[in-house]
Amino acid sequence: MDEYVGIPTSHPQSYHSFMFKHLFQHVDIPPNQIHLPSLENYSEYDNMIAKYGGIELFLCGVGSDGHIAFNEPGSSLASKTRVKTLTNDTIVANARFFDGNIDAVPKSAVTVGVKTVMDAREVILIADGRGKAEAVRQAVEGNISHVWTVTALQMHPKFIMAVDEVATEELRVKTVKVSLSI
Ligand SMILES: N[C@@H]1[C@@H](O)[C@H](O)[C@@H](COP(=O)(O)O)O[C@@H]1O
Repeated sequence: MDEYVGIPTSHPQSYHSFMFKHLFQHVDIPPNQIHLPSLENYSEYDNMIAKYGGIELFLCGVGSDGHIAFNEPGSSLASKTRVKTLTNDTIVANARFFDGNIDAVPKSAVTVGVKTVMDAREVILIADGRGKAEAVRQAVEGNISHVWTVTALQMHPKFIMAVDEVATEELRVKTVKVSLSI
């Protein structure tokens, strides 16, 4: 869904490397059928998606500030694939992947747009940990806003969130757990 600008795709912390390490090397996929966004292809990326019949499933995470892919706060909800400048919060959060060195974290990234995500037939979002609790609250209970780009998914016809217990801690509306004994 996204890739840093300013580090080679072969860098161990690139999203290309992540996808190869955690998915592509484990499945039987011909290399010419892998299409990750990059500086070389981003202006054609949405056309390419349309040409191949659209995205079936986006499986994504969420930033603690509610960004999906690298659609940082303030990204247009109508956005398509493009280059985005990263926010300070994201750079600080991702420094953990660069030995804690904030200066080593790329300052911009190629990312699919919010509209690119919304156009997928299905979206599954995974949020775990206390650090995602406010983003989960905004995703479920917040007003739809470009400030929390995850809120756009409230309008998606087939959107599932998978969260752990602590990531739900900021939800205002709680359901009561009941156990039935017959
Ligand atoms: N660009 C990525 C996002 O696509 C991802 O959703 C987010 C959260 O990742 P994690 O679930 O590992 O915290 O991190 C980065 O900012």
